[in-house]
Amino acid sequence: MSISQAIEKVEARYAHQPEFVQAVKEVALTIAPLYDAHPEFQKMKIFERLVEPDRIICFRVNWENDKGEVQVNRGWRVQFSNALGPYKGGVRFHPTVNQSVLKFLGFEQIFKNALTGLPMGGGKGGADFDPKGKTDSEIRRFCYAFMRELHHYVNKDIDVPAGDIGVGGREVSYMFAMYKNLTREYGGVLTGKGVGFGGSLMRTEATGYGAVYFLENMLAAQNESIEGKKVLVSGAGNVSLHAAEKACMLGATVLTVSDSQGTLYDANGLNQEKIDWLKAQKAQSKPLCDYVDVYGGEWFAQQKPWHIKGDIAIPSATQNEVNEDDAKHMVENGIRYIVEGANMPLTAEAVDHIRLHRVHYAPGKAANAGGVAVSGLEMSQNSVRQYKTFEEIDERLKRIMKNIHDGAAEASANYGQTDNGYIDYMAGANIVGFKRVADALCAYGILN
Ligand SMILES: NC(=O)C1=CN([C@@H]2O[C@H](COP(=O)(O)OP(=O)(O)OC[C@H]3O[C@@H](n4cnc5c(N)ncnc54)[C@H](OP(=O)(O)O)[C@@H]3O)[C@@H](O)[C@H]2O)C=CC1
Ligand SMILES: O=C(O)CCC(=O)C(=O)O
Repeated sequence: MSISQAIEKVEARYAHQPEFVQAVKEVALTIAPLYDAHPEFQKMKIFERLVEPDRIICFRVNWENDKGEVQVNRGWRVQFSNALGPYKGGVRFHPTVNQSVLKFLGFEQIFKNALTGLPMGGGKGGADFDPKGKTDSEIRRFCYAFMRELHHYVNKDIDVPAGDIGVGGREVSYMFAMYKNLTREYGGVLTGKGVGFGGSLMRTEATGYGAVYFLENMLAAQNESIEGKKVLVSGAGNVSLHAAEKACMLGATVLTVSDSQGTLYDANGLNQEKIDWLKAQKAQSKPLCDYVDVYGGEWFAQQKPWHIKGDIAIPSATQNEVNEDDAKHMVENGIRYIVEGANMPLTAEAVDHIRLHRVHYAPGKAANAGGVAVSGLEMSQNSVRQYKTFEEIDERLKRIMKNIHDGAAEASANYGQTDNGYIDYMAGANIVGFKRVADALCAYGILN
């Protein structure tokens, strides 16, 4: 079956899972030249195999709120592919979580993890639980209940979850405590644990910092530097605030952050004090717009950052947050680099538009791979029970992001996708990630 026939099959079978179909099509359309050059992939039906997860575990989560009322949520773990290592990927708690969203995230994670060069397969999990407005005791009871079910299916050598939207250090600690309690195993079953009980230094910063390291490599490839560039960031969570932090450290002017309520614009740019204030504000679930009373700037209620002029955009909130109109605004406003901190933040139409206008574009599976890469380093530190310094991890992260950049650029050139200095990172990253997984699957025969 050719790639185009395989896409048609996925579209027909999963028409009710639009995010998953979108992610599959993006990979499929860019790996066609690789597939044509490797008839063994077609013979072994590698693509058709990779679009079906190894398994999807779905379970009920019963928990009690502070009033003693029984609550019922749905949880999932999508174990997509363990061709390259234990299933690995985050857990998302958000009311919009469903199978389509988790399948798209798990599918992306296979190739992202392959790009890191570390031994990790791809998976993703989550629940349709809304952490907003919940007390700490409610969050704790939910995390315990979630892991009470999930612990049957995860283990340091089988499947290693971590955080994602709505799941940070606090939630990982509660889940780890329940896992440890039920299994009596103290190991690396989750990453993003607290430093001091198995966590790696720099895991918290890694995704945002890694995205900016990737950006530095993109700029260097065009003989440019980040210093003095105007940067628009969306989101105000783990990825966004650390991307903003690293960009500021390297001399960029970060003009915006945002959340589901609107966009904060500071024409003077953020600095470390302002970022620390934002981190504290978000940690207490307080509104972003309070910033204006403390530091000035403007609050655009219910608006995204993309109407503002800048050089670089780092969308770091959620999937499909940048639609075609937003992409048009970005191009009109002078954005020349887009680095995806979030997973699939651009719609397919937005991607087409910015590529048409030759905006340098780093897809999430390459640009935000720093988080899972440091998770991989956490797994190896847990295995040898020895911990590295912040500087050692930072150095390793920089090297991994450079390798991902250079590998994607090389594949883009080798498969004829580079033209007059414009590097097709989307095609390059998909080709490198897919080939690593496909080679392993061919070697295994028809298992997996
Ligand atoms: N954490 C990690 O290490 C990694 C995360 N990612 C990806 O990065 C993105 C952000 O994750 P992370 O920072 O961890 O999550 P957080 O929960 O820490 O932050 C998410 C941020 O995005 C905003 N947001 C979420 N949904 C929407 C929406 N529908 N519209 C507008 N804003 C929204 C949130 O606003 P509000 O608070 O108002 O909801 C919040 O500011 C996700 O796509 C995730 O998959 C990718 C690689 C690794
Ligand atoms: O660190 C991990 O395992 C999870 C990271 C993640 O969920 C992602 O890369 O999207």
